[in-house]
Amino acid sequence: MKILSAQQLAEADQSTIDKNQITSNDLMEHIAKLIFDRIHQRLQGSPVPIKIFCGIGKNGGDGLALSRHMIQHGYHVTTYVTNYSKKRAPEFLFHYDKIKEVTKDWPILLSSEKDFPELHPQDIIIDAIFGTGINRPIDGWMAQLVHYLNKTPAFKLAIDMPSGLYANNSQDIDSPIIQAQHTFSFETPKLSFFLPETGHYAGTFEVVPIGLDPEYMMKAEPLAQIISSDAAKSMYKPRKKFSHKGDFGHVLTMAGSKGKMGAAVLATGAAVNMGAGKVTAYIPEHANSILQSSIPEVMTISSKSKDYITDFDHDLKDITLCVGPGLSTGDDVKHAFAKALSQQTQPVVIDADGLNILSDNPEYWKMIPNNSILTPHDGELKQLIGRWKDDYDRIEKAKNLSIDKDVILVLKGAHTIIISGKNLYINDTGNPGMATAGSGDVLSGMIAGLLAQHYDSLTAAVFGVFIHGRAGDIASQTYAHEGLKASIISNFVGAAILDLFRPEPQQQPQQQ
Ligand SMILES: NC(=O)C1=CN([C@@H]2O[C@H](COP(=O)(O)OP(=O)(O)OC[C@H]3O[C@@H](n4cnc5c(N)ncnc54)[C@H](O)[C@@H]3O)[C@@H](O)[C@H]2O)[C@@H](O)CC1
Ligand SMILES: Nc1ncnc2c1ncn2[C@@H]1O[C@H](COP(=O)(O)OP(=O)(O)O)[C@@H](O)[C@H]1O
Ligand SMILES: [K+]
Repeated sequence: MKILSAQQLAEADQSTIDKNQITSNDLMEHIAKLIFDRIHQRLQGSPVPIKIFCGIGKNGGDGLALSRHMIQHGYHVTTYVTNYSKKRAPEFLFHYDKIKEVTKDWPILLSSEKDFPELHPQDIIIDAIFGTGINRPIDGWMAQLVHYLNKTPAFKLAIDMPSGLYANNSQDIDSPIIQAQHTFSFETPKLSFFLPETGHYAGTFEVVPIGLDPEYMMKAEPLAQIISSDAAKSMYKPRKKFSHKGDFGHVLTMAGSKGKMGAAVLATGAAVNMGAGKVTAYIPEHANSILQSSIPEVMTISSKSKDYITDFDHDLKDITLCVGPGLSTGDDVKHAFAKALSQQTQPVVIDADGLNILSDNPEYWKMIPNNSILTPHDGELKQLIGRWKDDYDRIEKAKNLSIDKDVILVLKGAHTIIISGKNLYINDTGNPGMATAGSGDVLSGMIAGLLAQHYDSLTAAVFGVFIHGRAGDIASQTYAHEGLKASIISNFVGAAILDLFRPEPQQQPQQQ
């Protein structure tokens, strides 16, 4: 699914209006009905007090049209208008008048702090103050209103966006922003919903398809793409009946050091679980029995040194290298790392200490084959690209590195972002149970397993990240977030692949 900018969404609105020969008011009416249906399906006519706060732009218009539908269906609605300027949108005015069709009460105008209504924990608050049109921080008494609404424990539902949040631009995150529990986002989610500094404001979010012009949507150059289950499914390569292990490649993991052999076991095991035809672990000499007894499917070769990998003298022809987990960063280790890299011509996966070595030794960049995949968490990323001002700066800097070095970057986090040049792919699988030691090692082994099976680099990164998260999601249904651990995520890779082919659950019919 594409993520478009606020400006593109406004263009898509206009194009929809023009092509369908409808008015902006008609489109708003259509959207309000869609939103109403979703709320009605959940509330089923419950007499809960509903307080709708409307701005004076189009987002406020959405709020007024929604309010009318809710009143018409017997909900206990109070409508407030934040009367902060005289510049009212025509759509706002249209729906403001129309509310009189269903009630004798005009909406209550709020013009200062003294007008703020009393709120109760059991209220449902609907935020239709600002949407994608926000272009500066909320200030004055409106800022107080946002703080006032945020203070109440009442459930807050945002229409299109939590008010105060920018869709896709840098902003001062200390400025007032509604903290919603849930957001109905029109047509596509906004980029800010996926970024660590701002994502929490939207709460859980739900994309409401509003029927924007399909031609515009198809042609639009996205800011980013969310990796959908359908997209992941289309990436999957089914196996041919007469295939043999030689068809599925050979991964060499170069990982581990004294006290950190778990990282090698996890990355190596994940390459096996992801389906590599053969996997060899290149490890310190003393770790042989650890690997062999942990993963019988794996072959090993040992470094000359007991506790670290300090040399490299192997033919890497037709082998996919996954280097870094638990490797450590000593001088000898770093020379072995450079030697392994210098022999590589096909893309490699570099993680953890491999990235730390690379940051400290920028001269090694020239040894990295094009389209290699680097999987930094934020600590490692900071060393690679320097400090960033905010999430947008982080993405820009990472894009520049990806373009400059011709590598694919996997920026790990709650929503991992895969960066290939100027293209962004955002992952929506995974859960906080995956914030556990070693889950990144599993990811790097999985991606190497896919590369070995002839997935191209971008697909290996995108599909690997998606399946890793989905494996964590399925596993967490048995183990809970707390009980999830890296080896379990790895063991659920197969379940995650099967899940791609599970039929979608049937939609519940909507109540009217
Ligand atoms: N045809 C339509 O009418 C449609 C309406 N939609 C709704 O329209 C919204 C966008 O509407 P608008 O562009 O009118 O913008 P908003 O309703 O988000 O904001 C209203 C106006 O407030 C002003 N403003 C911005 N920041 C401010 C601040 N900090 N303090 C005070 N004033 C500020 C701006 O001039 C802005 O145009 C979307 O989020 C969505 O809810 C569309 O999504 C769908 C189609
Ligand atoms: N809150 C979260 N939600 C979803 N996925 C997460 C979350 N926290 C971490 N992850 C995932 O877990 C993995 C952690 O990797 P990393 O930080 O390298 O761990 P380690 O170094 O211990 O292996 C990444 O793939 C990341 O995307
Ligand atoms: K809003």
